[in-house]
Amino acid sequence: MAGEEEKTMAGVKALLSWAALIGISDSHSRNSPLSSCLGHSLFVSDFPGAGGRGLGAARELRRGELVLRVPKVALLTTESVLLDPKISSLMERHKHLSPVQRLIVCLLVEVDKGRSSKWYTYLSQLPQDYTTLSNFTVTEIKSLQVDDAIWVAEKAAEKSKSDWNGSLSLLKELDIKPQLLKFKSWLWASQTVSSRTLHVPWDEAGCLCPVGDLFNYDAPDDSVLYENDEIEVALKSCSSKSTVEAVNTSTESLTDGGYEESSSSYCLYARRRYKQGEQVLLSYGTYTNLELLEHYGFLLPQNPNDKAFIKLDPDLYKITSWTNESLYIQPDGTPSFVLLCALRLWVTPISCRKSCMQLVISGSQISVQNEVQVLNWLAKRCYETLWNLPTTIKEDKILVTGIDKFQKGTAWMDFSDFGPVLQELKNFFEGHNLKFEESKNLVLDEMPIRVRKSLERWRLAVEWRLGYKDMIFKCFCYCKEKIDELSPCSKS
Ligand SMILES: C[S@@+](CC[C@H](N)C(=O)[O-])C[C@H]1O[C@@H](n2cnc3c(N)ncnc32)[C@H](O)[C@@H]1O
Repeated sequence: MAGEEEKTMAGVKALLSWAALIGISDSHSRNSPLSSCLGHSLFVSDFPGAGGRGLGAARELRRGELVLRVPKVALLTTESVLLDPKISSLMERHKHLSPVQRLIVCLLVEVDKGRSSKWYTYLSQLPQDYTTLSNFTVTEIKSLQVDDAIWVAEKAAEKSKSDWNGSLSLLKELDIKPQLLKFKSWLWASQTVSSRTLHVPWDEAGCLCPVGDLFNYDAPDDSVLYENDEIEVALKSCSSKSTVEAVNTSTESLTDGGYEESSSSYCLYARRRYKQGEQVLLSYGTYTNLELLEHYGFLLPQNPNDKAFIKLDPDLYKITSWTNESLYIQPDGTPSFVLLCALRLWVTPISCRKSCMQLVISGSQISVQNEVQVLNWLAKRCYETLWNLPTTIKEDKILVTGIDKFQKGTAWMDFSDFGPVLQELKNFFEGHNLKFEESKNLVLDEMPIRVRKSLERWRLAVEWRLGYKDMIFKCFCYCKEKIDELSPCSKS
């Protein structure tokens, strides 16, 4: 393991030296030492439990401060790979491919070049595998338990397969190594693109941004706008016009950077104040945990943007023009504004709905009776949802703790604790041709690598369903509490 760590560190060092040579810098002054592109504002480190390898603040950083600049020549984009006329002319014949398929093909072309690729050092530092939903096996997908989530995972897997099928003839014409024609290689490249690209204005597939893609994720949070950290100070201290513009833009849209024509580079800014040593995070966008799992292969334990969807009556979808995506339960268990409005209208007799519409849209309660009806219906639906799922919150918690123990290499485990989820655990090991009775003696390092990886994906599936159930249970409690408040006895 120590050898592996040393190898990783050496790889990072090589990446940072290469990055310095190509002009990537975390310093405002252009004459930074060439041995590394970092050190002035950022440093690379491991942040266990918060994304792993990431970037830390090398000094105190102010909100809005430019922390990294990546020149256009360093960006791996479809445009930059197509500077090669041979690849460009072949690609021309496959116009039907989507921008993302084209970028995936370009990435595979660069991998195929090996050391002769301009991005060889960068490509060597990319993760070797991913835990995004497309990588989940049928059994791992089933562990999500919730129909909607299973559907999303199956769709993601199908999409990867069909994108690969659609690109195969171009890949063959490009005459790349047979190994890179395989679906496994496609899946790796597509998940690299899914989890690491940054937005550029000229290509909807985005760009691979060396070093810029080492920032781990934090959910966008409105409160950073009101931090006691005057933007003006940052603005005054930023000399270049582009920096000032970017700070303004980031203030409005809550993005942390972007491609700037004025300096022909990708510029990344601190989205809040950071103390020295703290991990500097980037907001890739607003995602639910299922979306994070689908596109990035991880979950945020406290995700303010998470949503839980429950089955609603088909009539409810018809009575308003609100989209299905707006009808959800929030992380604290409260129904979304739109879900509450829709339910208030839905339980209202059809003949009265029109006259109540204005009241409903303004967010007001129609009547106590209507409100209690809504809350009763919602509580019942939450209860049924939880009841119909194969395992309970308590069982899932036991399972997550058990998987954690396996992952940490705990040699001994008391399986009597597992109760009903013991069967799921058994199925997991037997599905990997490991005798379950032996599993108590299995230490993670000794498990075949494919089992270790599957364990990681399975844990994510169980953790996701646990988060889902937690939101539904909180909603049930919220409804019961509100009903109590509204009932006549509680008022006396
Ligand atoms: C753009 S990369 C960030 C750098 C990455 N950690 C690396 O070592 O290359 C995005 C990936 O980092 C991981 N990641 C980012 N933010 C995370 C977070 N808050 N928690 C867990 N994993 C995270 C996920 O694997 C994600 O797909």
